[in-house]
Amino acid sequence: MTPPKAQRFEAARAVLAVVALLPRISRPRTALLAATSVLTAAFPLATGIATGLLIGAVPGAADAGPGSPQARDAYLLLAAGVAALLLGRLVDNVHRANARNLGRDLELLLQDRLVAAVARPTGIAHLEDDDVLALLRIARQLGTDFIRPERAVQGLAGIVPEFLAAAGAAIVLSFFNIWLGLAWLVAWPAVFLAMQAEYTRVGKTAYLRSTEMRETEYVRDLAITAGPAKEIRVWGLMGWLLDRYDRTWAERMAQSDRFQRIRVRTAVAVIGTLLALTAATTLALAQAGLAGMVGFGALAVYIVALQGMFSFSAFDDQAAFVSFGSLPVPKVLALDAQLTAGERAATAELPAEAPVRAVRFEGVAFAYPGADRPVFAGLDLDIEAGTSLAIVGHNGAGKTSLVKLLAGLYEPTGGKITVDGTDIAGVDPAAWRTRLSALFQDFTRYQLTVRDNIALGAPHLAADTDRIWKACEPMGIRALIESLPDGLETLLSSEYEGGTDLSGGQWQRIALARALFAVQAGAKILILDEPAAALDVRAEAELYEQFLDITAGLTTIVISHRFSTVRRADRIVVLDGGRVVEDGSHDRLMALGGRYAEAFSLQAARLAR
Ligand SMILES: Nc1ncnc2c1ncn2[C@@H]1O[C@H](COP(=O)(O)OP(=O)(O)OP(=O)(O)O)[C@@H](O)[C@H]1O
Repeated sequence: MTPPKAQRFEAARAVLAVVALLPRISRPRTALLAATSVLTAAFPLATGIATGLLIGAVPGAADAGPGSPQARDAYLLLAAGVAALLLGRLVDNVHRANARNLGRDLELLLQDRLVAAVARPTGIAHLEDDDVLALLRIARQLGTDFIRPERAVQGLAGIVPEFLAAAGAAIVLSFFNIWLGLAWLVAWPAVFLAMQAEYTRVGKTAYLRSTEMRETEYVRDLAITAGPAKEIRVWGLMGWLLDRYDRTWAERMAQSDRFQRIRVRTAVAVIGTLLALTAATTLALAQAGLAGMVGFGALAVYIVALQGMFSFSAFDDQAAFVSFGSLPVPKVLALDAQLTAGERAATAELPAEAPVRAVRFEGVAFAYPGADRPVFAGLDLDIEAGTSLAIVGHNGAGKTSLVKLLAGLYEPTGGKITVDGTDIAGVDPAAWRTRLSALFQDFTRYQLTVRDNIALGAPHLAADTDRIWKACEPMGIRALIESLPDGLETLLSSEYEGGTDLSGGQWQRIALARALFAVQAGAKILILDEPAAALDVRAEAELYEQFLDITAGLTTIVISHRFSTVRRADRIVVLDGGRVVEDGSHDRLMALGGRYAEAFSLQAARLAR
């Protein structure tokens, strides 16, 4: 467990991070909050002093009678006390409302920062990073009852004036006894820091142990989402899932509970200190009063000051949320900085028509982050522009990884990928991707309309219905779409009223139409990863006839385990162990009699049977 001192610094850094963000939201509102913090402390103190002095002045005024200077002074004190009381109430309301609004805007700012930070990297490696995912879980809960930086702002807005008021009261008391005043002045910050260290510890165990909770929530979500519902019911997994959810939840909560209590020794030290100081001050005041060493009025002021001391509460919800609500803030800011730092500025440009010569993998090495074995350790591959290339190889050979690298979703750990001689590492990824159209094995079934599902290949052309139909026709889905209740505007999800779902093959055709739509928008390289996996054999054959026409002149890369698809490509490469082991046309590879020929013959014989 982290030592208390480090926790204190962590909490202090977190609170400072919150304070530093406020002027970025609004300088005037932050300045107002600072001003009202002082005034919210000053007015009650002024009310207390005026009340004490009034108590002291009343006997003299009563003796001197109405109209006397003493009576006038007493009325003035009364007016000052009432004015301070009313102004205090007014300022307090403005102060609280301002703090609440600033707090809400802080949560909005943090949400925006997180989403922007996560969206900024052009690759996807960070979305498989445990630390980033743990933070994203916090981000999703920002603003819910659980994670409230807003309440840190409110807590600070409450605590600061209270502390100033208590410090003012301690200064007033120091006129009675300098040591007692000083003791109070030191005691409150000490109590506050001790309690904040406790709240920090509790806060960290409560919501910064995000990874474990992610697993638990994943099991819960399996039980309540539509995707896995079929398997879970068919295999009768519901009981198993719920048991596991209950068990892991209980384990995690028990773990948290152990740390989620304020430690007894802290509670004893805090309460003991405050009781001892209160007893000492009360006794000293009583003795001085009885001995006639302090006047009646002064005694009243000191007693009011002692009472005002307890307007500062270092151990309630408000105090707890100062650190509790601040803790995630530096983490969010650090993620923003961390993910931004990883980004490189573009140093090269590609002509609009690239590639016109070749895409080249030159000694490319790559390992997934955290993986102990590389997928590629020196891959060389030339892909001639304007030709079709098929990539085959056994499961896990690296086919999808190769196209993910080409799409810039991951960066090679060694070597380079060039387009007409330009290293794509230096090219703006967004600009590079406008040249690519890619359909991945696990393509996304967007719960959006048919039109959107196709137009997402080039969203700026979404309104161009003619082009959308043009992308649909080769896929043979025009009739299907026209038969849907709202045609192109039909929502493709049975989770919404009026929506509908499609078969696996129909979805694949929609996704292929999306890839073709991107080609129409100007993509020069078409990547298809298992494009026909969900199609029947005849549909696949028809599709490829169409495809060859449409994609003539494009640089096309197809990954497939179906050799009837593969054989149509201009060139075929066989990947194994992260290297190209066979390379050539279908006829050449068949003549070679190697792995390709063996696998092809096996599949052909099976189909023939
Ligand atoms: N996101 C990932 N994180 C870590 N390792 C991964 C990831 N994706 C793939 N791998 C690993 O990288 C290797 C290559 O995977 P890849 O998906 O490129 O294979 P593939 O040739 O496309 O296989 P398949 O034919 O089964 O689709 C495999 O060993 C796989 O376990």
